[in-house]
Amino acid sequence: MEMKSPPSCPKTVTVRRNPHRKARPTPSTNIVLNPTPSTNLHEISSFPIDEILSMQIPQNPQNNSSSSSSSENLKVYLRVRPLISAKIGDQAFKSRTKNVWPQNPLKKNAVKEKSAKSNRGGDCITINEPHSITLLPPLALQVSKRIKSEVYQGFSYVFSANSSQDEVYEKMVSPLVEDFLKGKSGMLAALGPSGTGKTHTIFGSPREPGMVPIALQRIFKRTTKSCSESSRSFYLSIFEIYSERGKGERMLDLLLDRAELCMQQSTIKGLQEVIISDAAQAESLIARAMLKRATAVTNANSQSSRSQCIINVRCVAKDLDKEDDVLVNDAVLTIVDLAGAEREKRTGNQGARLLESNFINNTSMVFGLCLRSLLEHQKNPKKQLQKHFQNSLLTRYLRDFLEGKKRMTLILTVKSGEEDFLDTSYLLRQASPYMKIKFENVEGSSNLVYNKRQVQSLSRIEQPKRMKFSGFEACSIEEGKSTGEKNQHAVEDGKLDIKNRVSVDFNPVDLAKRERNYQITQKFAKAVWNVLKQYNEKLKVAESEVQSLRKNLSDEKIRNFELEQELKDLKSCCNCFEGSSVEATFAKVDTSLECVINTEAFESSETAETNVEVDSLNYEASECNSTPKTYDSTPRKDQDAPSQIKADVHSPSLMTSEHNVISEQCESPSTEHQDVLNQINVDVHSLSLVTSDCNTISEQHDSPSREHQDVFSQEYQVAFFNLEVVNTSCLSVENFNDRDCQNGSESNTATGQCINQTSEIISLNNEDLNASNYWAIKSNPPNADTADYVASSSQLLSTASTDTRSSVLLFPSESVQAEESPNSSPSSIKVLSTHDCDISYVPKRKPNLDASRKPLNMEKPKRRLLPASSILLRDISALGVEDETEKPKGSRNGKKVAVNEGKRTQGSISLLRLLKNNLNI
Ligand SMILES: Nc1ncnc2c1ncn2[C@@H]1O[C@H](COP(=O)(O)OP(=O)(O)OP(=O)(O)O)[C@@H](O)[C@H]1O
Repeated sequence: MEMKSPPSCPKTVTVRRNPHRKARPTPSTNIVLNPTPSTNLHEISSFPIDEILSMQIPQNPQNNSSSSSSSENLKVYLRVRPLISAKIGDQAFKSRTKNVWPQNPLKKNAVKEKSAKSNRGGDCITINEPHSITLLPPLALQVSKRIKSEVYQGFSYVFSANSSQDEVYEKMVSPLVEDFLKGKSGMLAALGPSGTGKTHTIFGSPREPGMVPIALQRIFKRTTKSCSESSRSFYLSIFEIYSERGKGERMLDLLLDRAELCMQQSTIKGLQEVIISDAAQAESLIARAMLKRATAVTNANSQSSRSQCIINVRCVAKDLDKEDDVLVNDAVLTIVDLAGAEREKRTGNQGARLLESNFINNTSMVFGLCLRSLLEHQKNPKKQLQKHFQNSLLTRYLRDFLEGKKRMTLILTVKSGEEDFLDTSYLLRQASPYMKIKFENVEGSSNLVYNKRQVQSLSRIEQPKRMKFSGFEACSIEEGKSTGEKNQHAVEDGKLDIKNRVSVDFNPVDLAKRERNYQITQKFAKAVWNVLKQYNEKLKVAESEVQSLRKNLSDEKIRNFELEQELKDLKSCCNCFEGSSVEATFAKVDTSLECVINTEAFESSETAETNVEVDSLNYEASECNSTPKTYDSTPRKDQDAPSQIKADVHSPSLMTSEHNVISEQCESPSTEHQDVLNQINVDVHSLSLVTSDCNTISEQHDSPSREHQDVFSQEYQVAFFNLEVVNTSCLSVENFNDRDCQNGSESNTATGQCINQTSEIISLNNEDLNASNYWAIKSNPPNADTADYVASSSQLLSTASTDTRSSVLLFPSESVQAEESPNSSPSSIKVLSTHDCDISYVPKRKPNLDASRKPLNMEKPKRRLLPASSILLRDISALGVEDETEKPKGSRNGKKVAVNEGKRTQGSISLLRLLKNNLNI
């Protein structure tokens, strides 16, 4: 069988005032119950024995109540009013009925029955000893409400029903009066339900004088004996706090025909003080004042007090009391007869009397709260006094007493009848110093359990903690909000048992504050809840967005992966079909940039002979991997002073601008020269534009066209190399003009030849450039510049070579040089081979450049990518064969070049010489 581990013990233990009524298990049963498996011992927290032991349990007030009370400013006495015999009760009842207004016959009969029961010997108060009593609930309440017996302790003294007025005075008032005579102020206050003997105790009757007359007699008797009359003066003042019809508190001077008074900071303004010389005078004044006091006849009391009556006897010492050697100075003895709390059912009050009852009950409740606070404070000084005194004039006036600053003696008056049980219990819970509750039957005194102290109801009042009320308790609280009387009604009706009756004792002000705090807290919680709900919704939306974004991201990744795969496939296909052509392209570019231009040193400054030799192009595929950025002019072994020409092919703009500057420097060219130069400018400018376009296109082009872009990049580098040659040609033309124009007309021929060569070179260069431009146009929509360039280039391409395989090598030819005219610049260009270069990438057809205005509609041209240098050199050799101006385009061939090469060597040499000079700068 599987054993469940018992719940862990709480760290704090709440001691219930009324524990469960189930019979306590016997010790043996206790051991058997809740067997704890040894295996689960470690899961059970240790019993907080230390915490329990550390709790401060009040000591037994029986042992030290007298001594402790004597040292405090608050003393609490209890006096039990004697039960009235049946005979006396009947007479009393008859006498009361005359004064009670109006009487309900039903209530009248009920009172008769209750009086008869109480007179038959029902007694709820048992005096255990002089300082404690036991309050026994009626049998009906014990059965129906399960009310337990209550033990109240800590009284300074408990006066039994048989106690006399003198006894009460001697034990209770005499110390107060003695202190008064010694100059120490004090107060005596009677508190208790209506008809319990407060007024009787304070004022008494002619046969049984109360505390006031006795005190006055003692005061003046002692004064007369001890000192002269002139040494002390006593002043008497009497006033009452009354609420007419419950509208508001008023202070009335009972010595001045109920003159209205007002209070300013615990002092009453306008209060009449009458100096008293003896006890008789004082008693007379008091008697007349009592006649002015508001009283009424109720079912509970034939002469019920309806106001709080305060009597002040002030002692003024004229000089030092020599006999007692004490300083007597303005001591005040205050005696207060409070109006007793009353219940409607018992008083039968209606109308104005009922309103008076509300005022009386409220005042009694406030006073009881102040008293409760003071008692708690005396037991535990850490507890702060509650400011309940502000809620009534009475407590405001008695503030110093209720705060413990002055000495106060309190006499609680109770009746011992069974019908008075609830009233007595209510009063004692408010004002008794200590309280015990019996959990067993009345006789079982051995099972008394101490509660820490007092009435928990009042503790709850002073500690405004949230409480969870049941419906019935809530109703009781609502009743408590209205008046204290209604609370008592609830008690009277037996709707509350003793355990729960505490709930009716809440101060309405506290309850209102609690209710307000509860409302605020509830609304705040709702607001927080709404905000959390909104955030939750936003969070859900955000999560959905995140999920969608993640999904999109995954899709994009998949798509990207597919594209990469496709790209790889395309690359692999291109490598298969065009790999050799691409390699050839690189080889072409490489070799074109590695072409060597050897120049021979000038033998003389006037007629420098330049032999330009261009090594055969090296088309080895192994050299394609190197990226040529410079092309060196290595000296040949047969050259005396070769000069190296290095040019950066990656500075097209610089070269272009240089070319433009050079072109502008041609100041006086002939018309033909000027046309050619202009054309060169136009072409070069177009080339610049194309170059820039190519750069842009290269950046913007997608990956699938990168192959073409690479090829194009290589080609435009070649084109710029050709441009460099063009630039040098321009320089040659310029220098040639400057120099040869002075020598005569012969040089004009050479100049024209040179220009023709230059034009041809440019035409050939533009062929390559145009071919490269085609790729740019193919990759990017044409713009105006590109179209213009293509148009202009197409005109020049009329002389484009259609050779599919070409390779040229320029070198200085001594034999040709010897055939040159001495007047002309010796130069020769010899075509060594036109088919040395083997380019595997051979376009099938040449693109129709005239239709290049619509490049987008064109298919990818399958042109032959020829090294620009080879074309350049080939055409240069062609220029040497035949004059461009004399022979039609397209008539160039190898044979004609061989025939006419001697006529063009002079311009070529000048061109190269000027090129060298320009580069040396
Ligand atoms: N100890 C007592 N011995 C004999 N009679 C008493 C005693 N206490 C009170 N009585 C009588 O009980 C009746 C009511 O007493 P008393 O008027 O003093 O009550 P109370 O507490 O002042 O009532 P209330 O608050 O309504 O003024 C009086 O007639 C009084 O004589």
